[in-house]
Amino acid sequence: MPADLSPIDKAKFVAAKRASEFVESGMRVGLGTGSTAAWLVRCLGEMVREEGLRIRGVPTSARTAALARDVGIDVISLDEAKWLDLTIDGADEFDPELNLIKGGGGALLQEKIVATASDQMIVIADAAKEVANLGAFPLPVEVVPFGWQTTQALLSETLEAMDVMGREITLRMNGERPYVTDEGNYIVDLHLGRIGNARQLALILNQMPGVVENGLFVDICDRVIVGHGDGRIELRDINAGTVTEDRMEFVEDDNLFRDL
Ligand SMILES: O=C[C@H](O)[C@H](O)[C@H](O)COP(=O)(O)O
Repeated sequence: MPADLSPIDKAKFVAAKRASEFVESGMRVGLGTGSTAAWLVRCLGEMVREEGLRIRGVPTSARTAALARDVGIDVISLDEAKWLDLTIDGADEFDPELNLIKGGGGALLQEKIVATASDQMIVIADAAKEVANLGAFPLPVEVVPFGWQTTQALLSETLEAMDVMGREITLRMNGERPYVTDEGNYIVDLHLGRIGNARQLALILNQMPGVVENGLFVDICDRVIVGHGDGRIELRDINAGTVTEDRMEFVEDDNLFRDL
């Protein structure tokens, strides 16, 4: 590993590298989106090229699809795969029950569809993503562009009725224009501060006509692999309820970075 990699990237790398050990030949694997998931895709690409790993990957965004193809992974659609053995993805926050906030990178809709269609979901994260309560990270909600301001007003009224503390809602922008997702929708970010009941909020949000999906992943993630900048790794397993710690040594590996 290059010495100039920042601690945060080392943390993301070791989590991704550890997660790649759960991938076996013959698997159909959901490939997440974001800077942490990109490390995973690179690790898997190296295993495909150097170790003969045979997998088919279902990407959760156009940018992950492009990276996966670049590193040599056989990319198929979710409908071709139909069902996945495993999805590995990043997260913006995870709580002690392994519930998540996702969508900081705008890919929450495809990510949730893919993760839900998987036997298992593993989240890879640096330690900063761990929280006691979800909500400090603004909750992304994907909305259809038609009538988005009306949907935003409805969201605002609903949060008020629920007595949610933070109620600021912002439209995600890409420069001067609204950010547009891979599915052609907009994203509004809910600045809530603290989410008391994630399951209830997720259900209420998805009942609104203009809402396509929200970034709360409740009871979807099975395991979180937390990476640290010094190479330590923690495994949080929702079934076993255990925390295992081990350590990954940094090694120089030019092949891994060949495609960056
Ligand atoms: O939409 C993006 C995804 O939910 C990402 O997995 C999430 O935002 C975490 O991204 P990163 O690994 O870059 O922090």
